Amino acid sequence: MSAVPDTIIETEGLRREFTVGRRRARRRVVAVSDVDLRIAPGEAVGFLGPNGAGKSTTIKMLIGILVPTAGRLQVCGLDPTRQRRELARRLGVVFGQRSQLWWDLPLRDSFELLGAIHRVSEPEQRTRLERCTEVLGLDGFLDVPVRQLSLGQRMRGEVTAALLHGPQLLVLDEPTVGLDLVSKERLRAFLQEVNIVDGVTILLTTHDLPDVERLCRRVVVIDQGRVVADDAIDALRARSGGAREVVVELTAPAAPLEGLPGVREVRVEADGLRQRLAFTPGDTTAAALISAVAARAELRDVTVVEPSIEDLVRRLYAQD
Ligand SMILES: Nc1ncnc2c1ncn2[C@@H]1O[C@H](COP(=O)(O)OP(=O)(O)OP(=O)(O)O)[C@@H](O)[C@H]1O
Repeated sequence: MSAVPDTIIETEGLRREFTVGRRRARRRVVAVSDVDLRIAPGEAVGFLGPNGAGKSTTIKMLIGILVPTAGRLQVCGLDPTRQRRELARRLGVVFGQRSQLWWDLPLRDSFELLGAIHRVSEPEQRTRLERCTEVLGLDGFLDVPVRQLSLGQRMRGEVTAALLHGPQLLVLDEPTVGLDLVSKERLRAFLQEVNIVDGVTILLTTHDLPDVERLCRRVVVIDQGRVVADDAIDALRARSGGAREVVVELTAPAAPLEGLPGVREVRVEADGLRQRLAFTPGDTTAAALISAVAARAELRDVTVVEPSIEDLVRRLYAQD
């Protein structure tokens, strides 16, 4: 394997514009603007944003299939536009609708072709394929032509194809789309192993935020082409208000439990039998809140809920 550089992804002032419309209606659209990113070897980073935010455009520049309008970038120590072929040896990509598999060939043959293209040694290829086959459960469909595979089967094939040559960086766009819950969990666990045990850097774009919670400690959020947040998930939670909720189930319906110290919002459900009390850690604690509720109503059950990163990201989009 080639030497691992200090920074796997480094961009400075990255920008991409497109020209849209015809003749007099022609105008420039700025898809990505001023993106500065530094991702170190071994990191797993979630790259999130609403539709049209500029995620795919950024990824296309990172993997060398789109030339930036301005800015500087290096991926795995290489210039993606000028050294695209060298980069392909260090990079694994699972990118939405684009397949790297041969539609009419059985999955196994696609893997063989990819191994030959990347000049992977036979034993290495065998070891990696065996591991993926076992962990991702490819056994039942290795000899089926790709066009006959379900989306979930194909995605597992795509992930295998992206890993066969032992990349330094794995770029994943919606890798768990079309998978049932069990396969999703299996793939997440596998990707986590690839990241932690093998040290492969992961850049993950997904609308499935549990993927991010499971795999990434850091999240970069992009909106309207600009990075609006780049931080550890925990820090983002704290920064965005970080409201936690104590959810109380009562033995009898009660009026909204307003006026408890430190509570920002009370939401009543099930006719007052369940109430959700949002608070900011620092203002009060879950324990103090539970005692205060217990003094006013009889409790049947209590849970403390962390904000999901879904809420968190939604709030970030709303802020900027
Ligand atoms: N080839 C293109 N020609 C013109 N405009 C484009 C082109 N590709 C992207 N855009 C525009 O650039 C902006 C960013 O698009 P991009 O596909 O990067 O967003 P995205 O974050 O990947 O969205 P999604 O989550 O929907 O895939 C959008 O306004 C889009 O319309």
